Amino acid sequence: MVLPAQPQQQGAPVSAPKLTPRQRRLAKNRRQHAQELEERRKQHRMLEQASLAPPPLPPPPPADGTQRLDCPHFQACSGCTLEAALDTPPILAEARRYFNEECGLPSFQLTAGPAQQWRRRARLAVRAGHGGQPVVGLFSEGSHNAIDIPSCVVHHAAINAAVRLLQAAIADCGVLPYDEASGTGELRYVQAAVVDSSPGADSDHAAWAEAAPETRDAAGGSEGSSTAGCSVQLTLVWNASAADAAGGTPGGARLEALAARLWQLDQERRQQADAGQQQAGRQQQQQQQQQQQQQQQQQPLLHSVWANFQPGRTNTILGPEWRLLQGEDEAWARLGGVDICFGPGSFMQANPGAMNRALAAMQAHVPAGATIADLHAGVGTIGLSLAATCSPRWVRFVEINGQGLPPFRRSAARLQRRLQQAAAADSAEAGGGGSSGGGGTSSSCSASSHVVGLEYHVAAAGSDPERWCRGAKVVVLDPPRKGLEPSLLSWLCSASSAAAGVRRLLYLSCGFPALRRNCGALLASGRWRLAHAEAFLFFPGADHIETLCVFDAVEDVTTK
Ligand SMILES: C[S@@+](CC[C@H](N)C(=O)[O-])C[C@H]1O[C@@H](n2cnc3c(N)ncnc32)[C@H](O)[C@@H]1O
Repeated sequence: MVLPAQPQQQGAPVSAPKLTPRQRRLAKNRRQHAQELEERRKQHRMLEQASLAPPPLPPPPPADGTQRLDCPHFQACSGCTLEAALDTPPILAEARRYFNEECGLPSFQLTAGPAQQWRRRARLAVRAGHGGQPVVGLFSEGSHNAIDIPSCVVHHAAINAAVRLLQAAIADCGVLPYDEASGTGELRYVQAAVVDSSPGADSDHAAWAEAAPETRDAAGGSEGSSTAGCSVQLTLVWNASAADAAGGTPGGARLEALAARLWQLDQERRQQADAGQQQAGRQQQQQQQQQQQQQQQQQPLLHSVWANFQPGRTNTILGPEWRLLQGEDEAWARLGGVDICFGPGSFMQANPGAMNRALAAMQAHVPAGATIADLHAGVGTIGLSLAATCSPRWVRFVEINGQGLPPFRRSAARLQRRLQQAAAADSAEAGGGGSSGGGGTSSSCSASSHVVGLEYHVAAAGSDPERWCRGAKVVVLDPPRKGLEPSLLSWLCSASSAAAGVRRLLYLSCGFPALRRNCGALLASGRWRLAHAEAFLFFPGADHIETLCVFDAVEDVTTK
């Protein structure tokens, strides 16, 4: 959904204004929506007591500056800071002022998606509650006391269901929650990542690139109101080194028992659903709803269970060592029209629906046949999506963290296979003549059906920008919150980047203050002009925006 630029509302109206027919209709819709939501919540609470999978919630109302969180844990939990007007967070007004007034851009729009159930990856603390029972949740506001958040509305339904399963398994196995004060206990945190249950079922990159935004969201990484088609890669963060919790040690035996119990509970849950289906309810509507739930429950909820070992007295959640305890090591999610492989330690956007929207926007700024350097690549999500949909000649990936490389190799191999199949189908269709699938005259993205050169380097982007960017017409920058390394920024601002052939920068930023500094330096260098900027709501409920800036080389601007 695209929001036009609009001023922030100041204060409440003094007397009730006269409403237009449209406003009256909207108000009626909102009232009805609130009633339906409350009704479904009631059903949800009743059904929750009897089952692990909650029923789907209705889609949120359109984003128009009035998105609300409606979460029962708000205030108690530290996870969200905004309760109302989620799609106009305070930082948006600051960014809009900057781009309009200081950069002279006439428009700066925000694209938002649903405010609920968008989170597909969560890290939750495991601690003992006041009564000694295990708590799996977030810290309460301003403290290190963890609280349960079983009805968290931003979590994907599969995450809340997996947490309930974990709490049952912890209790069954008598696992000790971590105690920060003494550094004792066994289970410190859990990470739950929602992945696709059957990846690659529909891998038509061309169709994705050309589809309407709503269809694209649904076709990969959409916000989830149900657990259908997805499962959870669960990581247990254990308070020991891998050696101290190796098989055969007491610690290792308890860890394995916990993972086995989780797996068994998931199986039991499916068996119960099978049995339940045979005695479906009497009334038709109720029966349909129950059948839908049971179908979801018949699928495995858990994709895999991993251990991560963190023995240090530190606030850093994850340690360096991993072990697969149950299930498969390969996990996939569809993003930007391409299947992306994720390890449990890989960088993964928590809100893939919002990332899909950002990827679609980036694709629109990549000319067909471009050469691309993706400098903060993670597992390669952006570059692979551009490779699948924009027919580049090659994409070079650079990433400082070596954990991105093994999943990248798997995704790249799968993509190349798909592109080869598409190229073969194109040639057959053209009577053997073949097609480069996008090498035409169009100046924007079109779907690839030829093999793309893909190379991945584990290195800091600022270590040798000349080498990483040489020959790349488009450079993608997606740095961490602190922004670009000084060495990379100064190279981009220099004549060397022009000599290397760089003509366009696509800068996706998760930290507005750093983006503002970097943007100021790029514009002051005289080498770049800001051609476009827009924002995406990646974390509804937080005062945060993700910003995409497109910079064009100044010599290109003057010669156009
Ligand atoms: C915001 S994430 C983006 C990852 C990826 N583009 C994606 O969308 O999944 C930033 C990435 O930059 C990597 N990174 C941090 N500093 C870096 C540097 N100096 N050079 C290259 N990569 C870096 C991080 O490891 C992380 O994977």
